[in-house]
Formats: sequence, C-alpha cells, structure tokens
Amino acid sequence: MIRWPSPAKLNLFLYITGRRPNSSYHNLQTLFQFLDYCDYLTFQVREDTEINLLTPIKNVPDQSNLIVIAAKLLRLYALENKIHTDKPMGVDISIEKILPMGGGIGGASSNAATVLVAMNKLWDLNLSTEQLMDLGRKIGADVAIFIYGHCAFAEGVGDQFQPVHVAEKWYIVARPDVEISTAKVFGEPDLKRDSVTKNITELLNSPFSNDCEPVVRQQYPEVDRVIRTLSKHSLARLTGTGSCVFAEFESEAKARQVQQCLPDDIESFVAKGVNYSPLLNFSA
Ligand SMILES: C[C@](O)(CO)[C@H](O)COP(=O)(O)OP(=O)(O)OC[C@H]1O[C@@H](n2ccc(N)nc2=O)[C@H](O)[C@@H]1O
Ligand SMILES: Nc1ncnc2c1ncn2[C@@H]1O[C@H](COP(=O)(O)OP(=O)(O)OP(=O)(O)O)[C@@H](O)[C@H]1O
Repeated sequence: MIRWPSPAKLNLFLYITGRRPNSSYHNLQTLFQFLDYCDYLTFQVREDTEINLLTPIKNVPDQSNLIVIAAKLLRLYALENKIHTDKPMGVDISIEKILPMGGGIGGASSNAATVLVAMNKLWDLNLSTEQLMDLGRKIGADVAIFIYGHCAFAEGVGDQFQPVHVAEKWYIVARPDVEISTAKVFGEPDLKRDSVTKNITELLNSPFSNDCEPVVRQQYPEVDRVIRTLSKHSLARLTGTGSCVFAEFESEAKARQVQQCLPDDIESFVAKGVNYSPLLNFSA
C-alpha cells in the first residue's frame, strides 16, 4: 500500500505585521521551507461512506483530529458541489506519527493537507490545487502551504504564497519538552506584532528572525535553554510559535556531529530542508 508523506515545515523567518481587522488572526510575513522528515499516511478506500481513523492519536479525540476533519470536509464539499465520482467516499486511514506534536513544525496541518491531496485522487474528485488550498484554509492557516508544496514567502495569515528557492541546508530540530498552543502565543499581550511590512528581497537579504521568539523564550525557560545550547554551534531559532528550535548546518555530517554533543535530555532529529514537498511526487 502507498505510504503518503506528510512532511514538517520550518518558518525560516516569521514577522507579525499586525492584527487583522475583525478577526482573531494576525498578518504575517514568513518564509516556509519543508523538511524531508515526515509522518506517513495510508488510505484504504471503502465501498461505503464511513470515514475511520484506524490509528487514533493519543490525547487527540478523532472528532478533533485534523485527519478526520479534512476527510469529512472534502466529502461534504464534493457532495454540496455535486462533484462527479463513482466512489461512495468512505476510507480507512492509518498514520505513522513521527513528527513531534505542538512543536511548530505543522504536523497536524500537514496531515490535513496530505488527506486532502490523497483523497482528491483516490476518490476521483479532480479538484484543482487552488480548490484544495481553499478547503485547507478552512481547517487552519498552515494547511495551504503543505498543499502548495513549494518553498514560499507567505503573507496574509500565512496562506498567500510567492514561490522562492533558498539554500537546502541541514537542520538539527530540537523539541524542548513543552507543548505550546499557537492561539496562546498569538494572544500574548507582550507579543511583538508591529513589524514593518517589507518586500521579499529586503527580507531575504536581512538576518532572519522570529517575532514569537522573545515571548516564548521568556515564558518557556526550556525553550530558552535549548536555543542557548544550540546557538553555541550555529544560528538557532524558533519555528512558528514553537516549541521546536532549529539550527542550520552545511552538511548532514556536521549536523549529526553536533547532535551527538547535545545533552541527553534534549530530544532532536536531523533533517534536510527541501524546496519541494515530498508530497508533490505523489499528487501528480
Ligand atoms: C504560526 C504558524 O505556525 C506559522 O506558520 C501558523 O501561522 C499557525 O498556523 P495554524 O497552526 O494552522 O494556526 P490556526 O489553527 O489557523 O490558528 C490557531 C490560532 O492562532 C492564531 N493565529 C494563527 C495564524 C495567524 N496568522 N494569526 C493568528 O493570530 C489565531 O488565534 C488562531 O485561532
Ligand atoms: N493529526 C494530528 N496530528 C497531531 N496533532 C493533531 C492532529 N489533529 C489535531 N491535533 C491537535 O493539534 C495540536 C497541534 O498540532 P501540531 O502538532 O500540528 O502542532 P504545531 O506543529 O505546533 O502546529 P502549527 O505549527 O501548525 O501551529 C496537537 O497538540 C493536537 O492536540
């Protein structure tokens, strides 16, 4: 059976340029790159209309799991818009969960994107990438980038893209032992949310940073400690709203060598930054 990849992402930089009017969301300018480090999903199309997750994720009830939410949303969209298919639109889904959760590397959003892309194909719906991205936006701000599938400069809530090519470095991604709520970070009174909007060329040619980092380091000493530890070896930054921290290296060997030297209680993985999502190979 095909194992569909569901990769992680990094926010190589992330600037918050203001609150959006009449919304709980903020406007961002961020640079997304994918990692060749993935969860894997398998799908067995059913002869009925049931949507089942055969491998529930601990502490995530199925009805709030973005895997199930995405499959149901896609079926509803197809029914409401009378998209022709001979499939009854049922499926048994399994996931091998590899990506750390609540780490700012987008696991849940990526899972949702993989479901939309895979089921579009397996249910013979023939929706366009744009249609799938619009559906993804209803699930969460980060879903669209995983459907788009190309390293991108993003604006809006982080879902309006310009493709870019950046160096494909190697990263140590360390996961401090805290799960951080995205909504909580964006709700912090002290969050820097007044970065000046700049053009892409200027941003790509300035040192990269993340506006969430000061507030997160202050509130989660474990994150601060991991950034300080990794910074001894290379530039280290928060991704998204955390808690994961990444440090970049020119080679896998160098990244693995530094990883060996990290204290035992810092969990980490090594992965390559890639400009194309591993999912793209499966969606054609
Ligand atoms: C921080 C990032 O990871 C950067 O890639 C994303 O913007 C977060 O994307 P996500 O996890 O898909 O977030 P969502 O599930 O859409 O939003 C969770 C909550 O975070 C806040 N939120 C999110 C994205 C954004 N641009 N502004 C926000 O203020 C909102 O309060 C929202 O209710
Ligand atoms: N398929 C899923 N996989 C993991 N978590 C899920 C899933 N569906 C829902 N969730 C819930 O969403 C929360 C955040 O998930 P995720 O691991 O994507 O965090 P994140 O990487 O910080 O996300 P982001 O960077 O998009 O904010 C989890 O703690 C969990 O409660």
